[in-house]
Amino acid sequence: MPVIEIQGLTKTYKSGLQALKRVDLTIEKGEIFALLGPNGAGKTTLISIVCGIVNATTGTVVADGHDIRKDFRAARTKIGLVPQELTTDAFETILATVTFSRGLFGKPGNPALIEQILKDLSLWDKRDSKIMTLSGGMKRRVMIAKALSHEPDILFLDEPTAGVDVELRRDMWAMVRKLRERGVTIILTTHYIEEAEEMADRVGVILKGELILVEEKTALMKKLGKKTLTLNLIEPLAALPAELSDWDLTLKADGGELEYSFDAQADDTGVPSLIRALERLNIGFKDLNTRQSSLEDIFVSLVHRDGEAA
Ligand SMILES: Nc1ncnc2c1ncn2[C@@H]1O[C@H](COP(=O)(O)OP(=O)(O)OP(=O)(O)O)[C@@H](O)[C@H]1O
Repeated sequence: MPVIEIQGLTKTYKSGLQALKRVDLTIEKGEIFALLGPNGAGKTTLISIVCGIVNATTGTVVADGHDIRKDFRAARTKIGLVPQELTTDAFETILATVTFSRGLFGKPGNPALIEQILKDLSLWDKRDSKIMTLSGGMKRRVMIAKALSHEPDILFLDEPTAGVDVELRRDMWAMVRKLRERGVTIILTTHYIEEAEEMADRVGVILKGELILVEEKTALMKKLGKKTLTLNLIEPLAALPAELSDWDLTLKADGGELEYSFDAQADDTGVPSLIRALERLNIGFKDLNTRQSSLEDIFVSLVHRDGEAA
């Protein structure tokens, strides 16, 4: 059952910048959806429209059956938002702030629920601390507690783990899973492929205001499972030897580096045979490393493929 239906959404800011070109997206109830994209792709704009913080230029959004424009309050009550920016009242205590947040949505007080949320986020012991005395990671936990205080059915997390430590990241992922078990739909934005890989059922890739791809995570990871092997050669090569034409190789750094792009998911990655071939050809290397294709690489290849298809 769809819980969010976005149709023909566009956003042009007053500056003339077109942040969203035309977004159509349906989110199913209970799924974890990761929106991937580089800085400035339009992720925050999209989330802000759904949460009623930014007005769309054209298009409609229906959240849990409520049009976010015509029926804003009803729609917004269903939604929890953890924004990127840590904006919250510095002089209040954690407990007061989170309790107040619930009240904002017209929900009756529920101290037991607030206690549980604070405990889940390891904030209970600090409940009487003023927000301004907290570390960045703790403040982020408070933002999450606030977003959960009115028991939303849909939770938006905007870059939840940007700049947080390992412990908070782990807690956050555990919390997301727990919420999902309760039937909460979760939409998170991220730069990190690992995060999408760990959490998401489905992934959308947004690039320059366009949702260029929406896919089941497992299918996407297969496609994106590329790695790059870099070999630092002892002697630079002027050109690639014909004997190495079976591998997808590129010479970099004036012939001093050999790069091999391969499918990390394949049974035969071609790495061992390449090393053997180099040995046969007497091409020595001092060092080597492999890295996962970055999101940037992946976007480039996706856009490239898009261009070819068109
Ligand atoms: N209020 C605004 N007025 C004008 N332009 C804006 C405004 N807010 C965002 N933009 C621009 O819209 C584009 C999309 O921004 P947005 O914040 O949605 O991207 P993002 O994908 O969330 O990136 P990030 O991860 O950096 O937050 C950017 O070019 C940004 O500069």
